[in-house]
Amino acid sequence: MSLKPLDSPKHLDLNSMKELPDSYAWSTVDGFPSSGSSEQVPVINLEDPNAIKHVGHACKTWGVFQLINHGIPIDLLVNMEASGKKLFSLPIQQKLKAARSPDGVSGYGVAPISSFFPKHMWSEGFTIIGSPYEHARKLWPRGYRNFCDLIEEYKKEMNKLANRLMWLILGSLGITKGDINWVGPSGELKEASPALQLNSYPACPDPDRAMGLAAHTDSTLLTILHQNNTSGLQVQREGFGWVTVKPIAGALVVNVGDLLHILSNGLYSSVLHRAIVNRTQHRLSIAYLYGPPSNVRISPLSKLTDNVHPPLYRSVTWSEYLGTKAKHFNKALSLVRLCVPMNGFVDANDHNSVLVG
Ligand SMILES: C=C1C[C@]23C[C@H]1CC[C@H]2[C@@]12CCC[C@@](C)(C(=O)O1)[C@H]2[C@@H]3C(=O)O
Ligand SMILES: O=C(O)CCC(=O)C(=O)O
Ligand SMILES: [Fe+2]
Repeated sequence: MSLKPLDSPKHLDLNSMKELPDSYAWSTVDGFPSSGSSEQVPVINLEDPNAIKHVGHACKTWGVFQLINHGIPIDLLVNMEASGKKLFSLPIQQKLKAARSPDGVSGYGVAPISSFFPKHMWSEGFTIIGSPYEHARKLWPRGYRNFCDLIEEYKKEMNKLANRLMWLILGSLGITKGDINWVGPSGELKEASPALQLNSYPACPDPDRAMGLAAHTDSTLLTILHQNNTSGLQVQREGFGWVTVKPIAGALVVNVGDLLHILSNGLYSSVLHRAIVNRTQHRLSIAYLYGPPSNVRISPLSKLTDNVHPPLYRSVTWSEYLGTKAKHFNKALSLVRLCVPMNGFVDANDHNSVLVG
């Protein structure tokens, strides 16, 4: 993604700004951060024998929940948070050495969705896909090793948790191992190629007019997010507006992404969310973006469709969908939606047309 002229390195150094430049001031039209509702996102205890029921209900009604007793060692979360903090507090010149290349996804820079908005977001990000080695070496020519080891450990633990959560979520829909064709030998969902997104939101001189990360849904099956103790994440709930996800020490936020929306034939909707900023506190979040193996075609599970409930989406691979998202952003999901006319034919507008019933 190319940097616009406004994105000079000087402007990326949010930490040194004493007032909000006009290019960072959002108006109502741009999606100005309005005040939130006092509703609460469900908190689910993974050790609860009824967790499956609660997870199903949360996915159906909210598309997001907070998870406690998830089994991720607290030390690992603390260490990740410390590493993220260390990374973003490097001098801007150093961070720019690991800048995302114009045609790449990994590396340091503005939020990948920035190009779709007329104003800049009050945040900086670091995206990791595959090995962090190349970029970490540029940030810390001598000390990259610890960072790389930590990232690998985090990905390993998050993958186990994501897998466990996926089976719980699929289980809540009545889906079992035989219904999914990307299951490995020991019953695990085959290794996806996950992404890690570290987000930093410096304290902001004019938080009421700034946007940390604009409203979006994740393209994933699910996302597992660790936020530090500063609030800022908001999710949209129909009928309630924007609801703040209150930080709970040690809890993780799990949200439904677009691919799970497709897989569940819309039974579990991906949740619209955004991050706002505040005047005094630096905020950090670490998102583990979990998807299926990149070449697997994801389509509504046949167990969830019949004559009355025809498939609402055509099949896509994760990489195809990421491409659509990168090009069309919030129109991506509707672009893979099939139109279902009364005669029972599904018109995909392309060669993927499917006959129903
Ligand atoms: C594997 C992914 C998923 C990406 C793109 C790529 C790497 C970074 C992810 C995010 C992270 C921030 C929000 C989002 C919307 C963005 O702009 O970059 C995400 C996007 C998606 O979920 O579509
Ligand atoms: O910072 C947050 O809480 C949200 C981050 C997010 O939505 C993302 O990285 O996809
Ligand atoms: Fe997100």
